[in-house]
Amino acid sequence: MKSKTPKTKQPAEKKAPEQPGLDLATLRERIDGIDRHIQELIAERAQFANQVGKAKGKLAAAVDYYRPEREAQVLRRVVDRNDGPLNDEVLVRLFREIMSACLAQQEPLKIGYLGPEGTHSQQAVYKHFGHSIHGLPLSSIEEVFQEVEAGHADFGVVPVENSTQGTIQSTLDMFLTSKLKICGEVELRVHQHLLSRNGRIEDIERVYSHPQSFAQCKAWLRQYLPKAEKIPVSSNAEAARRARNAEDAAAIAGISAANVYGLKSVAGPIEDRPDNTTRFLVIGRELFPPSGNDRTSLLVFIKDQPGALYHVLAPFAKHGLSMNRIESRPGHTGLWQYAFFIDVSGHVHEEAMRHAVDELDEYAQEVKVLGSYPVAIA
Ligand SMILES: O=C(O)C(=O)C[C@]1(C(=O)O)C=C[C@@H](O)C=C1
Repeated sequence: MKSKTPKTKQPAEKKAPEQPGLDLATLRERIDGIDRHIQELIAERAQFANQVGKAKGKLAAAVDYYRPEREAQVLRRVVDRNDGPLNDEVLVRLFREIMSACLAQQEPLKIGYLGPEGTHSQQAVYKHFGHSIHGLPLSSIEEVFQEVEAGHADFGVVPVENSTQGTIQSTLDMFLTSKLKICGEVELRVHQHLLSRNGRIEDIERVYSHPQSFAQCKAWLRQYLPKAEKIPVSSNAEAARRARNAEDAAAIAGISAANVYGLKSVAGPIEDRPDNTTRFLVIGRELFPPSGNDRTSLLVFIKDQPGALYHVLAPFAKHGLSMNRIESRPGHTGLWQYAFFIDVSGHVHEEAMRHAVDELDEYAQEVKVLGSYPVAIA
């Protein structure tokens, strides 16, 4: 499995003219002037976005106005233009918020995620959709799928792999039977913190966390809390909720859980690998057009015959499409029958991918296009 690193490039030296020697009052005056200008431009942008919304015709709901391919193009231009001093990730976040607010003028999107509030899934939701949305914290990955399928949520955000821990099998398995489409991906640097009521490590006798988070902090726990009891729970936010009830308990969770549950940081970040990253998928009910830099996820059930896997992979090489990931899972179609989850660069509406999928259809028992979506941005 390929582990991906965030694509944040550090900007070159700041280009904006520096004006040394200006006093504090003058500098603040300049900032006030710029803020006024930014605000006027944001208002003007919001009006145009509103007109774009009207140009799309009378649509039923917010989800009908949402255009992830367009958002990806806007954000890629932001990255291309960036000469600093702010880095790509920061600028993308700011523009994401502006688009999120512009879209919410129609109606905020409803986004389901693995709750409760304060989880890394919630952070992934905000990173992808901005804060002008209505978040629906749900109790399981299965429920996220169900709520999107039923139309109670416009989209769902579910974790699919972690750079330290590997694939989240329960998410992949949902695609074996679900009709939902993958509409986007989010990569989130995951920082874990040890949180407790009073912030004193010497008082800690029990630590709550999700098993994945325990695994990500194994070496740190062995070194600093070898004797503490480790109690696995369903989410890091649930761990934080429990830790707030006792002085001798702590939770491993993201720092945002500290604010939500009124805890103090004892130590952090405490993950063993500094590049610890989780990849999330955005799931929805329809496929969106190409953005110009897309990935396609396929689910391929192979026939039980010699060379079947070779024949499934060959069309991608033939059409010059690079494969990012392949993973096999029991296909739930019969004993020792396997399904392959394959990620390939490109979009199913593009010719090369269409031909490749048609050709592999001849050798596969079944091919399911799980989705074509913009590659994660910063
Ligand atoms: O370009 C559009 O289709 C818009 O609706 C405008 C806009 C934006 O603010 O730029 C807003 C929401 C969409 O998801 C994409 C882009």
